Amino acid sequence: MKMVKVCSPGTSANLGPGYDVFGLALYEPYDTITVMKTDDSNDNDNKITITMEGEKCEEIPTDVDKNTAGVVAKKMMEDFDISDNIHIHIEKGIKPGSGLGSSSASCAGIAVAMNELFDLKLSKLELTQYASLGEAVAAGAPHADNVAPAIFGGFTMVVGYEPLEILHTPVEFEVLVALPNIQIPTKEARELVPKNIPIKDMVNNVGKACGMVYALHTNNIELFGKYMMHDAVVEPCRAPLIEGYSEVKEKVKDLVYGITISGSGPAIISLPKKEHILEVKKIFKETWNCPIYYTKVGPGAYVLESK
Ligand SMILES: Nc1ncnc2c1ncn2[C@@H]1O[C@H](COP(=O)(O)OP(=O)(O)OP(=O)(O)O)[C@@H](O)[C@H]1O
Ligand SMILES: N[C@@H](CCO)C(=O)O
Repeated sequence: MKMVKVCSPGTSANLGPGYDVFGLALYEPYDTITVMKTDDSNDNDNKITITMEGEKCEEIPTDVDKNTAGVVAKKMMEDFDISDNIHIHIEKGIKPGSGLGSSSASCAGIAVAMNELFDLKLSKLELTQYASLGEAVAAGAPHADNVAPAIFGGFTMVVGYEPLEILHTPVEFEVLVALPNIQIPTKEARELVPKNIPIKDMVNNVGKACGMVYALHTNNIELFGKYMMHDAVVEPCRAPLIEGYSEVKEKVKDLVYGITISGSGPAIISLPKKEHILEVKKIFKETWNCPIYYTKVGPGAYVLESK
């Protein structure tokens, strides 16, 4: 096999009280990652070369050690003693710094592509481990709550980091995502999160997170959305970064099942009530005049083509 092309989904992490734990794979937006074996060793003798196109790709480094896909590919080649030269082409469909897992879509996509191209037979957990290494480059920490849903699809919970433990639930529901034209690098957003929190806030978040998992397993989207809106720890620190968010959350609280900041923002994810979708879209548009995705929970990264 010489070439593999992979579709890798955008993801929404945290989902309110699930900071660094909960994640959801979205049907769109997505990145497309193509990896091919190249015969000639390039002039700078790099075994890996990267090209990019699409959403703000000019802002993304193509240096192997600075691009999340390059970091993951390099580690996999070292671990499996792969001597081929490869070229990675990334079509960015997910805006970097969006809160929709742009960096992690590249991490997950390359891990799946390398697994296929070199027939490594890695499990989804092993692929998530490799993909999380790329997140360390983008966000300063190997948080796995975006790469886990980008690999597993559906709803995922990172229940342990040492060792990595992922629980996965296939879920199907619609989401309405607004993408305000603000850039919030995850690294900066993570610095706002308090290092110590009152025990009452921990009790609140654990309780609401448990309620969300119970709601998913009893197919109760209303309950899931209700608890999603009660994060006492992270959202209060980050809401001020997204002008208009607190006002919008108040305005739409009875028009959606739930609404919260997606990942480190600025994207906002909501669970729409069909009868109010147009009203909510109008409020998003009037507030942010930005792209809006009316989409649904989707699968993890998958192979589009291999030859
Ligand atoms: N292949 C890549 N795709 C996207 N971003 C990349 C990639 N490689 C490196 N980066 C860097 O990662 C940063 C984007 O990651 P960041 O985590 O800040 O945003 P995000 O992944 O879109 O949002 P979030 O993680 O909050 O969902 C940018 O600084 C970008 O330059
Ligand atoms: N849990 C991470 C997700 C980033 O998308 C954070 O909020 O920093």
